[in-house]
Amino acid sequence: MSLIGDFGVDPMTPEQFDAEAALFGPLTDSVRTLMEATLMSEAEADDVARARALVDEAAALLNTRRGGIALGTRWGTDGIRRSWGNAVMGLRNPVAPPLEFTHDDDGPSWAEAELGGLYEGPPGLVHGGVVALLLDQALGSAAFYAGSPGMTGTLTVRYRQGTKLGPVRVEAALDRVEGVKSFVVGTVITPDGVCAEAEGIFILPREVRHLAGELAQSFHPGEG
Ligand SMILES: CCCCCCCCCCCCCCCC(=O)SCCNC(=O)CCNC(=O)[C@H](O)C(C)(C)COP(=O)(O)OP(=O)(O)OC[C@H]1O[C@@H](n2cnc3c(N)ncnc32)[C@H](O)[C@@H]1OP(=O)(O)O
Repeated sequence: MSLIGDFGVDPMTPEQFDAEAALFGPLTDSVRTLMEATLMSEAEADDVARARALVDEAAALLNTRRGGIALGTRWGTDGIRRSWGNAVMGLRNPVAPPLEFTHDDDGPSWAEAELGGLYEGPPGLVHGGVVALLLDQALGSAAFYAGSPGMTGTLTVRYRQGTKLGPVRVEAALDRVEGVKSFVVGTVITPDGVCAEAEGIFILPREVRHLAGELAQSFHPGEG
């Protein structure tokens, strides 16, 4: 059985993905800019009302044709998995900072992002849940890169100091594999030093364990 078949949709060609990325990637960037502007605007009331009408019009346009409730993971004819809805790195998800991971054989997987006010928790600091979100993805991605992908079973985060809004680096590496469990460690670092440390246990659910090899081969940096 193929994972592609399991999803019940035809795989897309790389050309189709490229065309979609060219169309929707810039839209995602624009919406991200809009979200930031919505948060920080001090515009006059009339301008805010006009902006709202324009946003409503844009949403109505985009909703003239749409899919279900989420984008999901889609498969390419090249065997690569695209997770463009992913909340941390999804190409079509404006909520994603977005993070793009680099995977080196001789070091941890890492990504850098500029986290602005959209991710605030305590004043001037990144929300603790967002810190955990980034770590979850970084650790999961490192497990995937190491060839032992899985869902997060347990994620333990130790917050050592507040993570200031601004430049943030996330790193993760596979520590060890015990049976079906991958133990992964990671950190969130800012110019102030290490702000949070995490250990995660990633487990491929029993029902898809026989597809582990195929799933591992579907990995591509930057695709989630
Ligand atoms: C086709 C789709 C698949 C795609 C898969 C790859 C996705 C690739 C994404 C890339 C990067 C994503 C990064 C974000 C990742 C998320 O956000 S995932 C979303 C959050 N996590 C979830 O929703 C997981 C929900 N829980 C589950 O699905 C299942 O309970 C689990 C955790 C996968 C366990 O699966 P299971 O088949 O019930 O495992 P089971 O055979 O009972 O136990 C196996 C072993 O694990 C241990 N174990 C079970 N549960 C836990 C636990 N929670 N903690 C620690 N150990 C546990 C057992 O004790 C056992 O240990 P041993 O006896 O072997 O020593």
